[in-house]
Amino acid sequence: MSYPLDSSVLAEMMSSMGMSSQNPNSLAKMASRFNRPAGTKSTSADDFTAQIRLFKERAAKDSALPPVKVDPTPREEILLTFRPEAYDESGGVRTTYVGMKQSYSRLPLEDLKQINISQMWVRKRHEGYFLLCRVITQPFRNVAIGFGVEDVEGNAAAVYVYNFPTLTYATSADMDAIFSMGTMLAIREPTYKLSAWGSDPMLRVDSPSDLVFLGSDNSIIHGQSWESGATIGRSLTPHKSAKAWRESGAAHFKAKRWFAAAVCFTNGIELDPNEHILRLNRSEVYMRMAWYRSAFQDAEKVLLAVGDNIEDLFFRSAISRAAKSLYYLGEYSNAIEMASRRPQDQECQKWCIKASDRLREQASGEYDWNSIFQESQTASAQLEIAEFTGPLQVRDMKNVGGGRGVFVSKDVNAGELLMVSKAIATGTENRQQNESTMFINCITNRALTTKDAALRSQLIERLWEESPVDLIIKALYAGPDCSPPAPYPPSQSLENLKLLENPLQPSTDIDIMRVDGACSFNCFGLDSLKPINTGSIDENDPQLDRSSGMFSLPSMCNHSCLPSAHWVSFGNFMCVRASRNLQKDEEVTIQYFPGHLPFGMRKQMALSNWGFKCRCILCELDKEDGEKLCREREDAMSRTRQDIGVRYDGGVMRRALKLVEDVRRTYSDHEKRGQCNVKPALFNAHHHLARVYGERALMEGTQFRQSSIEEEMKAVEALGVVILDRGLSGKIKRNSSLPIDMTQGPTHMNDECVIAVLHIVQQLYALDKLRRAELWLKTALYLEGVRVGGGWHLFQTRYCVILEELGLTDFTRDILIPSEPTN
Ligand SMILES: C[S@@+](CC[C@H](N)C(=O)[O-])C[C@H]1O[C@@H](n2cnc3c(N)ncnc32)[C@H](O)[C@@H]1O
Repeated sequence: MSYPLDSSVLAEMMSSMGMSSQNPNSLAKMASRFNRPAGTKSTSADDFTAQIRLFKERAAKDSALPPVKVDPTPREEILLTFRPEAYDESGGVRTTYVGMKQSYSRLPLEDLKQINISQMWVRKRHEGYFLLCRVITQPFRNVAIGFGVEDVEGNAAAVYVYNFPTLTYATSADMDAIFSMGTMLAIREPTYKLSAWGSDPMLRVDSPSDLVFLGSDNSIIHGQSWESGATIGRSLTPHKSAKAWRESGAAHFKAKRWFAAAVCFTNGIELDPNEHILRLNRSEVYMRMAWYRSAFQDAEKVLLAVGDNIEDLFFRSAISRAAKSLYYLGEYSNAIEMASRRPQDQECQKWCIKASDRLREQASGEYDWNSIFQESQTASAQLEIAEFTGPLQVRDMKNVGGGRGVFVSKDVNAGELLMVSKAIATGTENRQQNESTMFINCITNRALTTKDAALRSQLIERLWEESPVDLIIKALYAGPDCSPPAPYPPSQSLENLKLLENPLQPSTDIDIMRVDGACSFNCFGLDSLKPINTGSIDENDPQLDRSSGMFSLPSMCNHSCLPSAHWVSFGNFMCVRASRNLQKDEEVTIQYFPGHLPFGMRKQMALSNWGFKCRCILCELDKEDGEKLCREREDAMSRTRQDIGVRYDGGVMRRALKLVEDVRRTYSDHEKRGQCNVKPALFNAHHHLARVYGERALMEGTQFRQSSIEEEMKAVEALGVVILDRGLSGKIKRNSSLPIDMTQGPTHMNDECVIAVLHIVQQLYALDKLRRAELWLKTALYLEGVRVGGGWHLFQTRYCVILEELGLTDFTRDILIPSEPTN
């Protein structure tokens, strides 16, 4: 649920301060003082929580009140409210609440009876009815799109449409093309309610699919007698010819107003269904909007109409558009078949080659990871790789929200690729946007980050166009307040799915509450893998992806702080690999948040963000250690940071040694400890001590190199790596194999683990233990491969800066021969 400007909470605050909350502008200004978007300094967490609580209490109180009859707002007042100069579109912070309980209409218009404003009750959803109305003011966008309407009796009302696809940052030109004055609408099962800032009633449309745009030939309009006259002054006079619509569409296209362009081309098609250029243009627009199913549908219709005349210009364009849309839909064989209809055409050849590459990736699970990595480095990169599913099954399981988990259907080795999954929707932080809306999620009681809010908008766009996405959303866990998820994978065949006929009419009824639930419990932060640098992270680096994504199969995986699989993201793709050897029927768990975070923080994140208590072995052990030791561990860890980058001296050494002892002490030796040796904080302490020894070695001699190596070995052991040969001199125990147990895998892995191993290599290399250095270098490559994959090529790309710093560039080039497969 959301409010046009701000909640009643602000209205209440204002009245308690003796201020008028009647005026939307002053309310917006007030909102900007109290509510700030994610990322800016805000009122305290307590104030924030109190504000949400107050909002929920008021909403609950309001919904417990009976519906009332109120007089319709006088028409003049509506006209005054929506006069263009009444609104300041320049910015300010607006607040909107999402994730509240709400309904949406599932009944087709034909099954509903007409109702007028005078018959409507405030605080009531008018089930079984629709309101026929027409737009009488210019539309205005705030959090919602607002405009005035009148019904056939001449009564007026303010309408606020939330969540309308593609219009989150719409300009007046966008909105005018869609909600221009005179537009006829039917609002299915309308809800009439009191505005947050006063007693004025308004019509609130939360699910944009409740809105039906009525063309002039719609039978509902015929025979209606409008109290205020048959026509009203229109802001846009509808064109009379397909050609004129085509020109308007082209102007919107040029200005990148895709949705408005699609609406114009559609109007033209309605006037002249045989105007192929309009369909081809619309197909192109749909492609820009990533509405590939609709883009294909248009191209296919042109193909059917023009026949197999390969010289025909329309045929040529239609084939390449159809092939391209099939390619982006992931229907690679169909794309090849389509493109093969014009084998000599260069564009078609391109789609054939690309689709063949994708088919190969899909079948083999082998990818050119190095190129993929390079491509993923541009901000919010949308990669072109195929999805892949390894030996996995989704099965029912007890004691987890949603009741399902992912399992391996055969034995797999550590590092084996389990899935490559493309995001259904992504959201990226938009720092250019000079306006901001704070979305408060009433499910998690937190403000949505701007990237999560963007993801939510994109998901609604996807749902609008593609009913298969609707099936996935229905099959995702959406929290305890939504109906249980449908079985996964969705079973309905694509053949029976509804397709978009008109961009203004969605292919499915949109359940906004489920969208919010699904987003709350199934969002992944997509921080693409980056090259490893030793320097600090530049927060303003445009390369730093600030994206989130929603996925299908990965959303079936449950969390463990000590997971059986690692995941990384490349642009909009998520890749999951086994973190250790897994036996058939073992569960595939992943980390929703880093397992090296302090216990208290992990516990809180699991509960407040995903609504569960983690019972993984790491959490059980931390629980057994108790709050006091966990806190001491945290305190000790914060001390590591004070000596980072400080030049070596005796004090640094003493503190580093003490740190190891202090942290070790916080891992008590109880019975359960035998089940798991992972001690993330100890990794940091040993790793830090190793670096201090490394610096000491530079000044005081090679014996400290040995100590540095020993400390790094202890560090990686604290992450679950089992070392089989810790020798530094003499005979190598297992001359041809790595010095670690490759079946165990580091179940607790990040880039730091590989860096620690590279420090071992550096010291061995400096000690001239070249064979051992070689085996440890291969260990670093192996560990990287377990989580990231990609073989030596990607390894060199990611680690080249650090290899240079450690003086290992040439050594690495000599040792790591490009021989391993890049799966
Ligand atoms: C992304 S879904 C995971 C799949 C989910 N189990 C399902 O059936 O759809 C996230 C939800 O799964 C549940 N979940 C995930 N990990 C869990 C765990 N370790 N213990 C209990 N519930 C868990 C929580 O309810 C969480 O909100």
